[in-house]
Amino acid sequence: MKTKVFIDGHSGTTGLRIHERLAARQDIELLQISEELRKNPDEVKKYMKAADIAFLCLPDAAAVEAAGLAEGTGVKIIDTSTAHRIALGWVYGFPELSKEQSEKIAHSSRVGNPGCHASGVISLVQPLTAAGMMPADYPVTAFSLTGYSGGGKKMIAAYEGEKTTDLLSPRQYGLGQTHKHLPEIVTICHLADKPMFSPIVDDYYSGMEVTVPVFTKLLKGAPGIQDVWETLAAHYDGCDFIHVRPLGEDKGGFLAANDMSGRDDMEIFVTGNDQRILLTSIFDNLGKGASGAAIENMNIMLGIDPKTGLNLGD
Ligand SMILES: NC(=O)C1=CN([C@@H]2O[C@H](COP(=O)(O)OP(=O)(O)OC[C@H]3O[C@@H](n4cnc5c(N)ncnc54)[C@H](OP(=O)(O)O)[C@@H]3O)[C@@H](O)[C@H]2O)C=CC1
Ligand SMILES: CC(=O)N[C@@H](CCC(=O)OP(=O)(O)O)C(=O)O
Repeated sequence: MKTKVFIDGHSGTTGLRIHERLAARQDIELLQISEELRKNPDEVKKYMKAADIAFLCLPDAAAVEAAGLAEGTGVKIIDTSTAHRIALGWVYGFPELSKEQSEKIAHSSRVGNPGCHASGVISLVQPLTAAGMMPADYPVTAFSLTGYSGGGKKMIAAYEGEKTTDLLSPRQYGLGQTHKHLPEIVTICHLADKPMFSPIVDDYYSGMEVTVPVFTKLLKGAPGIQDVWETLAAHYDGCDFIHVRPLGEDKGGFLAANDMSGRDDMEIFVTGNDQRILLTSIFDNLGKGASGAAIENMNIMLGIDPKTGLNLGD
């Protein structure tokens, strides 16, 4: 029997990518709500009841409302918004944190899909804090380049319409240090303090490059770059969606933020020297940063091979 899937917010950027990926699958039946009634609570509830699993691809407030409508229907939920990521009763949807996390996702009916920038920072920092190499009070800093699809339909329309000149240039934002991904980063990495975080949006559709600089003298035991690389490589050994590139690999000196655009996996680069290391993770904000991760979580929750239906490159 096919698994019935409802995508609440199917015509948004994240919803559309999930729809595209699942439409090609023989094991999935997509339940399609009508355009006119897609914001009608009674109609949404009907679809929640009919579905085995529902994706919420909505703004935060609408996601909270939709999760309320799902209560008591028996449907499993994956929320791609910020609303439930670290909420009580929800499991954080980053299975590569540990074997236990992947098992928690498999047995949960409520999964909060990670934020795109957060996925990058967490992929680099959590293995080091979990191994005891990076102390909880390490002053983490991160900068993150993103394509404009990260801002959803409104930002896509701005970049793809009659552009004002400021949109031709990379734009730094989150300047007040209150970006909405900071709480999940702190919680999941078990950090004592919020990182210093600089997101930068630029004039290309999709792709994300997140870099965390590391001073090795501030790590436990002052390890060298080889030790840091080995810790990350061991953490992700055998993972289908996160690949640690050979130590020092830098693609000829230029790491492009759109290198993984269209793909659902992530690559990690470790460059620098024994004193100062740059940890960089490259992926698609709509792939491992949103829709790809959501489908990875769905496959785990349904007991299907987690690689099914995703674009993992060659
Ligand atoms: N874009 C990205 O890279 C990422 C996005 N996310 C998160 O995913 C969620 C969706 O984002 P994204 O797809 O980018 O946003 P979009 O703005 O592209 O899409 C949101 C969609 O939700 C619809 N919508 C709004 N309110 C309701 C409602 N009450 N009922 C049904 N549909 C509704 C909108 O319709 P309408 O336009 O008609 O109002 C729109 O189609 C957000 O919470 C976002 O933060 C997470 C990770 C990455
Ligand atoms: C370019 C841009 O504006 N990007 C968004 C990130 C989108 C995202 O991942 O946000 P969620 O937490 O809702 O998942 C931002 O930085 O707020």
